Amino acid sequence: MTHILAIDQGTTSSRAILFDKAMRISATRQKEFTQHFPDSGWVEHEVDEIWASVLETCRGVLADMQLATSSVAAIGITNQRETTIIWDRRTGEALHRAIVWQDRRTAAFCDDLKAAGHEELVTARTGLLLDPYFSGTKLRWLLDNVAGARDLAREGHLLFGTVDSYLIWKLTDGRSHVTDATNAARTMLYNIHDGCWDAEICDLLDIPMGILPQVLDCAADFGTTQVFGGEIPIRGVAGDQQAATVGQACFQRGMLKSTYGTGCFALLNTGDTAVTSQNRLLGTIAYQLNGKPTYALEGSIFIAGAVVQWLRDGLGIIDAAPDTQALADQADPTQRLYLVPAFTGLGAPYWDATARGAIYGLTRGSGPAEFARAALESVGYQTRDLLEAMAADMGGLGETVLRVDGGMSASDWSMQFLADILGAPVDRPEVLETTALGAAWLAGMQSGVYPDQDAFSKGWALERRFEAQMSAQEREARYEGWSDAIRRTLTR
Ligand SMILES: Nc1ncnc2c1ncn2[C@@H]1O[C@H](COP(=O)(O)OP(=O)(O)O)[C@@H](O)[C@H]1O
Ligand SMILES: O=P(O)(O)OC[C@H](O)CO
Repeated sequence: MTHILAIDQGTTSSRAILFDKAMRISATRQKEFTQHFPDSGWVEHEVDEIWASVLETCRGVLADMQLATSSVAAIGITNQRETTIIWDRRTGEALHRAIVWQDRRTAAFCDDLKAAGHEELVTARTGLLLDPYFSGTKLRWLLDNVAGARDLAREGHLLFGTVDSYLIWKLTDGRSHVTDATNAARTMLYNIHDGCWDAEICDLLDIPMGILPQVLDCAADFGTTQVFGGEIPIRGVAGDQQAATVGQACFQRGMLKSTYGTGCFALLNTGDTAVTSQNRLLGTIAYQLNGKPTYALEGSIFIAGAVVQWLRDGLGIIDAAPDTQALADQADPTQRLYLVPAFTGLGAPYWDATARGAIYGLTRGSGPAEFARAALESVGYQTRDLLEAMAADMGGLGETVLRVDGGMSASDWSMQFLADILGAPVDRPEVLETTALGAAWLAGMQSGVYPDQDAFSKGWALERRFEAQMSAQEREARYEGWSDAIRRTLTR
């Protein structure tokens, strides 16, 4: 038993990562899959394509290392969250494409529910806002719009799951219909205080509770797969942002991580307390071990690294993401451009779906360098918005250190600006694959091949700390300019 296999099923690609006994990466495979946009604001994935990409990447890493299944102690799964699948338990066939977390098709339904005064109940029970982002209203849409779905549910043949749940069903050949508490916490159907599906919310959304999976801890016995030849148990599951929180070893109350991929997701460990945000953050479960949930406050930003992709693909002013650094360095220091990347609306803490991107402060001398700098800075400013909201909810954050990961955390320029605008240290770990590491550790720890929580925390290794260098006066003046840009961009 020398390895742990982590499956990271993300929004645009699936990855399989093999970790060795010392928790080092020994092989990685990645496979992108098709994004379907059948209507404005709709995003879907072909479920078979997700499954095929997972199989292919897992088989690939096992072949790369010439590993027999008997050498793999366990599988850990981490996944894009909220994405919603229904399938027929007799065949394992999905009845519709997966409705992806980004999909806004249920916005009007959510507005109706809010107008009818239901948001308070939803937030009190689930920690979430009444928003199309989460699975609940997507599942309702599927039940109402897929021919025969409700009949199948009545007959006991229909099952619902987030991506983890569907993958486990397929991996175990229909023997396990389960999920973990972190994924359940993103459905808007799960009571995070009582640790159970919420009958009143299911009733409100007309969702038959018989189709919901059993909810387990993040480290548990999720079933055993035989699809790779011999048997491999599945022992760890967590939604990707929660897995990154685990991979960053943010196990103490007050610890904070932020993952910079396409978007940015910041999670603050709030310990035993499920904080109900007064500032439009999300209350959620960071992880659940031994039946005990540890809670988090989460801020979700839709556009982080994606703004760099826009510089490359939309404006064509860079060839590759790392080019932003040299370009931003050439920017005229006397110009103060603010780029609000509300390309698909604004996420936390504004939740303004109709806002669109804007740039302020243009002069005759503004060019690619100033755009690049404003784009990188926008990620820092948005993070500060989240931390301001977290501080307001928690009555201050104390001596905060932000642990960062994700593709964009490779940008020294962005991480330095982040430290400057937060006025707090930013720590980048040696292992940037924190999401997969988190899933692997959960599975490995549960199987007894990886160390316990304390030892794992001690093993967290810093690659570089970015210290704030900007004066407090400049920091606040710049942030005030950003807040003004936001005020002018909001539509409500
Ligand atoms: N050196 C860099 N400077 C700035 N942005 C970067 C850099 N490297 C990667 N990125 C950004 O990071 C994102 C990719 O990160 P990744 O964690 O792979 O995202 P995801 O998992 O959401 O696909 C891209 O949006 C890219 O623009
Ligand atoms: O797949 P990612 O990395 O874009 O993450 C998606 C999040 O889990 C959505 O909530």
